[in-house]
Amino acid sequence: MEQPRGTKQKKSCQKNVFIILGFLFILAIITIITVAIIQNKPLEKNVKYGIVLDAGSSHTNLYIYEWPAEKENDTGVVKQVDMCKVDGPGISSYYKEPEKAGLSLKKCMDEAKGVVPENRQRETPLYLGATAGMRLLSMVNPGLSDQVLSSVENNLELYPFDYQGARIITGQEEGAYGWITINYLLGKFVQDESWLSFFPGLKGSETFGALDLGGASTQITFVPENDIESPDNSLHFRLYGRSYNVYTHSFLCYGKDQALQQLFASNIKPTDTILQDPCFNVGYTRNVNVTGLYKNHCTAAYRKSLNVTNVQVIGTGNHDQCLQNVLEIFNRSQCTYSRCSFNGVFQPHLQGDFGAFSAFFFVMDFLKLADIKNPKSLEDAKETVRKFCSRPWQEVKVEFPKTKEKYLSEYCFSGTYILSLLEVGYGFNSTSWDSIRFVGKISGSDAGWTLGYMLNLTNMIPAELPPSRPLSHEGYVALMVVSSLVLVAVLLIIWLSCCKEKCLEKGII
Ligand SMILES: O=P(O)(O)OP(=O)(O)OP(=O)(O)OC[C@H]1O[C@@H](n2cnc3c(O)ncnc32)[C@H](O)[C@@H]1O
Ligand SMILES: [Ca+2]
Repeated sequence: MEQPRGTKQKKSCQKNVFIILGFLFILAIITIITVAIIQNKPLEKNVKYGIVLDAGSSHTNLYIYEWPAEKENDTGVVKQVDMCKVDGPGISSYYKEPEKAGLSLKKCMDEAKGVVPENRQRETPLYLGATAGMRLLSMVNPGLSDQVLSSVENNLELYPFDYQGARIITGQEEGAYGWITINYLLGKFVQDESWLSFFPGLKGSETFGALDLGGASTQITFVPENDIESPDNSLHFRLYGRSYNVYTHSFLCYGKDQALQQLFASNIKPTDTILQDPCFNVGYTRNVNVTGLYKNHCTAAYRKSLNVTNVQVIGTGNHDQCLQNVLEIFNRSQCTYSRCSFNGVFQPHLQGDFGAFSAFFFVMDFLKLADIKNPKSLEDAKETVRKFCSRPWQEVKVEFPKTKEKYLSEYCFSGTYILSLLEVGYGFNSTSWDSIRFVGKISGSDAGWTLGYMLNLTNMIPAELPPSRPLSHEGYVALMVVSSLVLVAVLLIIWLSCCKEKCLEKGII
């Protein structure tokens, strides 16, 4: 029996509704499943690595850094993941057997192979930067310094990393990269400071100055308020959209080992086999080979003809006399600029806060003067050093049995030298002393020039602020899903209301 026309139409309309509803339902399910699969797919960790060897005058350290590849140009994303101390002395000490300089790096380079995943090793840049020890060697004997660098190069090329070269960095670079490192780690470079332009008197958060004390040289770097009178001390950076005029100076021969060599060289008498030294604790003795001492570039000014080859240094533990001796190596009598630090070197007025690292930190930390939560005044610091100098060597040795004898025996000298360098050399006083923070690590990374060096050579610090994306990846996905669902719902509602009207018109419902 034939069905009435209205019933037929009603059935076909219902069928269409079901087909379209079913289609939309399947589409929605497919969309949700696809998004869920994409979203929950385990993300491949795209991490990049970089290796820098810091070939210092006293020893070499290897640093491994890592960062997420997609955030390469963001600030504060590079982290130190490993540090390896190379056994033995700095590479410049191998000048008599240059081939051993390269071999000395083996243990740490093997360690690096274990830290950087195999599939990342080929793309991991590897740099070696040598500092003041090699600077001194290249001044005295450039041939030997080239041999040492070749030996290092031959060994580094054996590894599966992307070797980028071994070179002696300048004192200016050392200061600049140390400054970049600490300000990068302190997050000083990226701030949206556009609102500050509405308040001309207000300044953005200022950068920290950097104070680095090595074995053979020391660097001071900061952004001064006034002009930099000497071009040699002036650097200009444009980082993340801001310009920086930076003052820097590296004093070769004023690292703590070379400063001590200067003292020995100046105080040893041509005929005496004994040197009574106030910068060592009473009861401490050490032999110094004076023939080697005067071959050094840093002691050239004190060269004298000697009748002895060895001198025995005997500690007298007298802080005041030690201080007097130390002050003699800072020449403050001549200056051709409006102001100088010492040795005729221009230095603008100190400005802002400073991070003091390397031996500044090692020594002040040992003397318990580096605790940021319990800062000590300059007067307290002087008193602490004075007390340490007056202690007998035997007593000190018993109290610190695990501390390396070389370091322990030199804390009286080192403390006195550091306070003199900061106060008399650079001009810190009781007030500005409070602006110095003695730091070893910042957010897990060592303070030093290596991180800044790598950031610069891998172009990881852009001159201008990278254009920021309006939405994060997660936000983008969420927005797409919600919009799709809304679109489906709207289409459904429109279609249903259309259908309802037509069906009503035709008397189907
Ligand atoms: O920058 P250059 O001048 O090339 O030297 P370096 O890189 O080898 O110098 P470091 O900062 O590693 O060390 C600076 C000095 O501090 C000494 N030193 C290292 N660790 C120390 C510690 O725990 N206590 C005292 N002194 C330490 C080291 O022997 C150096 O004389
Ligand atoms: Ca150093």
